[in-house]
Amino acid sequence: MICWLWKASDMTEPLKVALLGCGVVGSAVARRLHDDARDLAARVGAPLQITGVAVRDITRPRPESGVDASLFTTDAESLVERADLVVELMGGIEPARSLLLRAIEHGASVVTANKALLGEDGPQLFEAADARGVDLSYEAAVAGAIPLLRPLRESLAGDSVRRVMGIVNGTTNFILDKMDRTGAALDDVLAEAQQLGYAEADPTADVEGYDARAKAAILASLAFHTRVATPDVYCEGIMGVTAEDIRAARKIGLVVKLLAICERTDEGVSARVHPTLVPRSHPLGSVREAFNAVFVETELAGQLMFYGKGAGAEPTASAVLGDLVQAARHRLDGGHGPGESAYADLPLLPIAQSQTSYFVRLDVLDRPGVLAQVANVLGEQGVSIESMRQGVRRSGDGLAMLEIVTHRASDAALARTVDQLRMLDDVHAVTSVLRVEGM
Ligand SMILES: NC(=O)C1=CN([C@@H]2O[C@H](COP(=O)(O)OP(=O)(O)OC[C@H]3O[C@@H](n4cnc5c(N)ncnc54)[C@H](OP(=O)(O)O)[C@@H]3O)[C@@H](O)[C@H]2O)C=CC1
Ligand SMILES: N[C@@H](CC=O)C(=O)O
Repeated sequence: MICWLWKASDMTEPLKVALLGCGVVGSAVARRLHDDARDLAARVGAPLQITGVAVRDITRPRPESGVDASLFTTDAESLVERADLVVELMGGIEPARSLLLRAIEHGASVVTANKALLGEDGPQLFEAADARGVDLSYEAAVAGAIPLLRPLRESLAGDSVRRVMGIVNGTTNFILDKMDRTGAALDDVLAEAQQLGYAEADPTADVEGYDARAKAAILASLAFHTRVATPDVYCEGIMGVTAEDIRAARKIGLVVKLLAICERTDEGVSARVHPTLVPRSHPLGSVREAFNAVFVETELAGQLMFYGKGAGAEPTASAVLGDLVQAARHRLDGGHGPGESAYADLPLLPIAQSQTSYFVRLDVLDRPGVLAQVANVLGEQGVSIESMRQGVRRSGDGLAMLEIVTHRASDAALARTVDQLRMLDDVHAVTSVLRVEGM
């Protein structure tokens, strides 16, 4: 039997919690607030009482949430004005932004999982929260259940983060991993991901990289104490990744992952999202199914790896509830967490300046001298070759496949190289250009 070191008489008045949204994540949060009320009250020092739940459709039964039907409302505005703590799990930009600003204005601390909103309007929200002296917490917005943002904000506050590189979208990792293991085409695996509920009916935000781009903006802002907004992040999704790319990568010990890469150099900061080849032996190379993993490199701590579930009702609820307990504790002790409105304004580097290795695959005429011609173009553009391999000659068409892995080169130099290669008579087609990291 558990003996708590507190008595009911020690407890202060309940803290009023307004829940905005009762969908996948919201209903899991509500269920825990209901089922674990006693434990959570002990951890906070006061009960957390749901005073209302804003949804679009109040007629829909939601027994899974454990919320009394009388608490559902469509009047989210009045709800946030009466709350001590507001948990926003509606998603989207509006009305989430206005409701959070209104909650802050009325002195409530707020918790959100809304990466789309933070990537677009984070600074406005942080400034409002700092000015009002309340918490704005968002651990669930990047990599779901994984405690990642708090370590970046607090544990590493005295260190200097140089690089954050990770798999922050579970749907695309599921798709790429399945393609890698089965050799299937992207379209077939995407259909399966939708059937399994990983990808939305409209999977655009996942497969086009937009979800990862918003997360990269949040990570870069936090890691480098600067402002990076979603449009500042270079973004390529996975729709162009072919079964042939994956097969060719596999042959040379590499695997394709959609990575968010945030870097700080002496010149400034960069953030990018794109399909990336990583060695299978790299910690990110072995991340399977819909899991997330983020690799952080700092000056003092060195390399750190964060791994776990990046989405789903209960994993995401874990991060939301952690923020809620923390904000509730601050509420009781009269303080608030570290503010985020005081940023450096570091220069944002364009993608053309980013440096990485590349994998380039070409169909070339299978005749003497073609390798030399190709190597010559790379040499002229200052792109150094790490390995060059001619694949098996294909039957009948007189073409051979040529696969090149370069040393690190700038995006601009690689783009010029590819343009030049396309102009060679003996190059039939450039069939693939993928960035390589972690070699
Ligand atoms: N699902 C996941 O695994 C993860 C989600 N997130 C983030 O968490 C947030 C919530 O996601 P999720 O639970 O999946 O979303 P859902 O679509 O499942 O739920 C959204 C909820 O918000 C309500 N809602 C939406 N718009 C309004 C509105 N204008 N007024 C009132 N209520 C509204 C909906 O009401 P109704 O039910 O009546 O339609 C629904 O209850 C998003 O920001 C998402 O990006 C973050 C990490 C992982
Ligand atoms: N669609 C996202 C959900 C969590 O943010 C993903 O697949 O990771």
